[in-house]
Amino acid sequence: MSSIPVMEIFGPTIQGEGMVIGQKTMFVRTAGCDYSCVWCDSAFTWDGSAKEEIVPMSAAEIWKKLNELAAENFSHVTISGGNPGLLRNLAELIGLLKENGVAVAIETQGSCWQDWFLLVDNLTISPKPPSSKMNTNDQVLDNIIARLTAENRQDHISLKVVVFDEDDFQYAKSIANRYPEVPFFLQAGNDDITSKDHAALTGKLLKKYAWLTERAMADKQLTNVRVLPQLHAFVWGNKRGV
Ligand SMILES: C[S@@+](CC[C@H](N)C(=O)[O-])C[C@H]1O[C@@H](n2cnc3c(N)ncnc32)[C@H](O)[C@@H]1O
Ligand SMILES: Nc1nc2[nH]cc(C(=O)O)c2c(=O)[nH]1
Ligand code: SF4
Ligand SMILES: [Mg+2]
Repeated sequence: MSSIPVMEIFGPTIQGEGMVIGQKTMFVRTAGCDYSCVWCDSAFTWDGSAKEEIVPMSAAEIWKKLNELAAENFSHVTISGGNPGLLRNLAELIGLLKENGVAVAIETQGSCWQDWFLLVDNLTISPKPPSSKMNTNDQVLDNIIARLTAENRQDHISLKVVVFDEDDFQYAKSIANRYPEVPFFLQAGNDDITSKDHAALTGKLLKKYAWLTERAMADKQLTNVRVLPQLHAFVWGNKRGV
């Protein structure tokens, strides 16, 4: 039985982002990422600062932990990271959750393909804009979207681009144009990921969200778009495990 590097398991909480925003969900956060986005709000999953908290767990152990935390109080689990898309062995966990009537969401940046993407109820692919300092491999992303659409997964996937500035907005538009068949979300960036001043942070996030909303509304080439903030950041600020 192969193990999964788990950074944290928490919930129930609301899904604060993207295609199922507001959904009551549990989170399983895996450790390790192939990127190092400068503004990553979960850098502890890959920068070594919490490496002693990483626990290798089997699918059965994760299921047990979820039930210890929230027995009979969840029907949706979000697997995020780090990049869970790096893990070849997630099919067993996804199968176990689905056998138990639990829907499964994944958050990944779209830097690598896994066959188990086809089993996921809500697959969010979040390619990274210039402000992250990461480069998207267009061929890899094309291949991921092509395989998912070929298997008729359109209703189970979305693209979500975080935007901090005008360059990011132009990048986001290029993604929307490249994959017009995939539901498309813009997400306002949080540029103060260490602040503990909730009121100040909320003010900043609202301003960013207002800018992004107005920018998107003014753009006639971008009509089929949904613009969202990180809802959990408004409720709980930069707190971990919520
Ligand atoms: C922490 S990542 C983990 C999953 C995967 N590595 C990815 O990036 O999609 C989850 C989501 O948070 C977003 N995110 C990370 N830092 C952010 C920030 N400072 N502001 C807004 N969104 C952020 C990412 O773009 C991604 O959509
Ligand atoms: N509530 C809540 N919603 C989220 N949506 C995506 C998250 C993530 O870190 O992937 C996240 C998170 O960490 N918390
Ligand atoms: S890809 Fe996701 S987890 Fe990895 S560094 Fe970027 S935002 Fe963080
Ligand atoms: Mg998060």
